[in-house]
Amino acid sequence: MRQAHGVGAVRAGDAAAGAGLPGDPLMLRAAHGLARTCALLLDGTYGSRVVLLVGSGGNGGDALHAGAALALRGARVDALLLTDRPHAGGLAALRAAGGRAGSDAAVLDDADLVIDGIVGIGGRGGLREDAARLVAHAEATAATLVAVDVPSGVDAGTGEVPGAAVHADVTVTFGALKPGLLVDPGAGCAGVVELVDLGPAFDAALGAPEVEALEAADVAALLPAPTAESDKYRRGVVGVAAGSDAYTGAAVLAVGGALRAGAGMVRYSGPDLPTALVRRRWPEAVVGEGRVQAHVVGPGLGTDDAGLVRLRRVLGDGLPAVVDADGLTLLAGEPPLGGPLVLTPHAGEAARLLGADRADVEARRLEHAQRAARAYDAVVLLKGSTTVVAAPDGRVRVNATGTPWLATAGSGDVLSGVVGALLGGGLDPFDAASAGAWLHGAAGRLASGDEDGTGLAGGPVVAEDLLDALPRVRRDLA
Ligand SMILES: NC(=O)C1=CN([C@@H]2O[C@H](COP(=O)(O)OP(=O)(O)OC[C@H]3O[C@@H](n4cnc5c(N)ncnc54)[C@H](OP(=O)(O)O)[C@@H]3O)[C@@H](O)[C@H]2O)[C@@H](O)CC1
Ligand SMILES: Nc1ncnc2c1ncn2[C@@H]1O[C@H](COP(=O)(O)OP(=O)(O)O)[C@@H](O)[C@H]1O
Ligand SMILES: [K+]
Repeated sequence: MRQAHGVGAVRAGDAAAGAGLPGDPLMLRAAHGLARTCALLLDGTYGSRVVLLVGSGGNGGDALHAGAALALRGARVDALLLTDRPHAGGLAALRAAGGRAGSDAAVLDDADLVIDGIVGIGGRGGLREDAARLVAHAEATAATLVAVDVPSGVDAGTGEVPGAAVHADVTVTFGALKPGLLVDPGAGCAGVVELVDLGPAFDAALGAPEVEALEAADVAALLPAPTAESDKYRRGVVGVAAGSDAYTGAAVLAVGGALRAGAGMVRYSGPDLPTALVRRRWPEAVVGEGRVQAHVVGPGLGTDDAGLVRLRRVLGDGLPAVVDADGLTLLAGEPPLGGPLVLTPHAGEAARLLGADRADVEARRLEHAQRAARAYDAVVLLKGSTTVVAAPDGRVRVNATGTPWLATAGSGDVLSGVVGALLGGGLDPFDAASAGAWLHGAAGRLASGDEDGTGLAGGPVVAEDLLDALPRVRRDLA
């Protein structure tokens, strides 16, 4: 499990580990880790050209100390100072090592590596204009850009990017991951994230993480596996109420998602036309209502009275349910209903659920997912470039196994089926949602061939491709 800690926890860790002691041992440890990563990226420090962007706080101090270490190994190091009060110890170390400090941005033009030490966890708001100008200049060169602790301009606690920000190739972060490195849009600015250990005293003071991200081993441990005693009922029967005469594909895809994610059985209920198509594509699905362990309701349901009647009927039995798409639109006007719910909105649907603005949801994903979870007393899986899963008790997980190739019609319908299968298999809503997002994202990467999830590699997928990839993802996990 990857874990991220908020700014308050990191400050507590700093304090416990001796921040501010004479000689700044903690900062030296951080700067040493930073310099080591830079040296690896430079592929030979001697004769390389390094530029430091230096703000007024500890973040600039890290950059200056790392610059000193690189200068001692033969790099030509220039610091561009954005402040008349740079970290004194760091500046002295840089000068003693033969580095220079100044304000002529022309040094950026032939830099091999630029270190962003403008601002770290003490930052507020987007980058100021002078900093934003330098960053734009640095990003226009061929230099590798390494952010210190967090890309400057990214809110470390939330991933908000309120204005200009650094887009780093690598971020070297200290002591603990920060939520802003895992949640978009901030995560998208961080590049590859490297963590420098600040020691056991720091770790012990951190407390519970604010945000977690499941890794393959966590998902493998969560997923229900069949045993000698299993039969199709014990493995979980999922009821799917999706699709309408206008939206038939949603039914086929949601049923497929549930089957291919390992449901013991799927019962489909819906109008004649989607029913006929589900029968043809999935002869293993049972048509009609009956006993189930969990429901999926909403994809392609329609938002008319007939849809509302189906939604109420499904949620009326108090079983765990995934509510998606049209189901969410209908739910927005309903009094609290039924049993434990997983809501799977994209940003537009989340905005409707909260009476908020879509752009605000996208800018502050963590906050809005948490708000929706509290307001609906449900686990909320907010879809998008990083998926945020929030529980009403405040726990948050994010998922980054996906790829931008997943932004394709019907992909969300598959996800709702996957999460439904895990709910039906007995996972609690928080685990079902977060493991479901992981599997769906991994299936997207496998199907598209986009191994690093950036969208730069790989190619288009259609929702049906995800269905083919899901069993392979599960097999690989085992
Ligand atoms: N504590 C420790 O022991 C350790 C800390 N460590 C390191 O220190 C970092 C935290 O240091 P910190 O607290 O000094 O804050 P930090 O992020 O450098 O900058 C704050 C200053 O930036 C400015 N500023 C603010 N917003 C801005 C903006 N939008 N655009 C431009 N400038 C802006 C503002 O100054 P102002 O210009 O307003 O006077 C403010 O005072 C941490 O991230 C890690 O890198 C590591 O060495 C490990 C040990
Ligand atoms: N930029 C992106 N990067 C990664 N995943 C994305 C991105 N955009 C969308 N997705 C994922 O693609 C899926 C799209 O779902 P949704 O918006 O409901 O589509 P639809 O309703 O057409 O099925 C979600 O799982 C979402 O998290
Ligand atoms: K920074």
